[in-house]
Amino acid sequence: MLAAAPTAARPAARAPEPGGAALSVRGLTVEAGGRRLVSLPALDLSPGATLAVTGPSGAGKSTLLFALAGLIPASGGRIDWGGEEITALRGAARADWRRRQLGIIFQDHQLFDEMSALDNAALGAAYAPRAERAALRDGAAHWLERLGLGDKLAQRALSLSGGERQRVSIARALAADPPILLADEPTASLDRASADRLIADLAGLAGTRTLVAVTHDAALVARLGRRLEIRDGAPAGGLADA
Ligand SMILES: Nc1ncnc2c1ncn2[C@@H]1O[C@H](COP(=O)(O)OP(=O)(O)OP(=O)(O)O)[C@@H](O)[C@H]1O
Repeated sequence: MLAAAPTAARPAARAPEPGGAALSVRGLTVEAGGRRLVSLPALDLSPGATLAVTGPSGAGKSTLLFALAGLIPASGGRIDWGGEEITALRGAARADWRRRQLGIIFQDHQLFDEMSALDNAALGAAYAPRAERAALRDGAAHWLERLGLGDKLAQRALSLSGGERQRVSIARALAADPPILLADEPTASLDRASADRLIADLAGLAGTRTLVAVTHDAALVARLGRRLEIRDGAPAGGLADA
């Protein structure tokens, strides 16, 4: 899918550039409802690294992912992305950091059914400064094209297949060209063939973005560089090569 030829009217494929942001986690704990949900003593990733977070249902994988995204507050410890301590950011500063640095692929896609594929993928433009909106929309169209949805930009999300909706959510995560990509079970709603194409796309981002993906999919785990297994909220063993 990455090799899909762009048409003359659409943005040309950009050559991937080395990139990504380093991750450093120290003494992270996340608590809710009187329970400790996550306890991660240390985790380090270099820029452009790819990591699979695996483990049984209810282990705390999504909670960890959302903490890394700054969407769930840490109860203790610190998370640094690209040398910036995101656990020290509050409110608007944290939202601004997310907008500039992070793309998130949610398990349930989080699309608006009545909006087109392009409007969904370019949703971030609604929150971006006026000067950045056109570039963000171009980025959304570029990724939809590259993910094989170039002929469905105007189609309402309601009428897209599960795999197509997943790809719209990926285009949205990548539209602003963020150095960090976080994905929660990105292949869960796809058939095997679509999942394999998506895995090739995600693996193709290695070196250009730092990717952390929560997944049960052994084929995805095998294509990412490292693996962290979580059990009962804590790492079971260290960071392994996938
Ligand atoms: N806000 C919350 N308050 C209390 N408990 C929570 C909260 N959020 C999550 N949990 C609990 O934390 C545990 C870990 O949930 P989480 O969704 O992170 O697991 P997971 O490993 O991603 O599971 P799955 O693979 O099934 O998606 C679960 O027992 C869940 O019920």
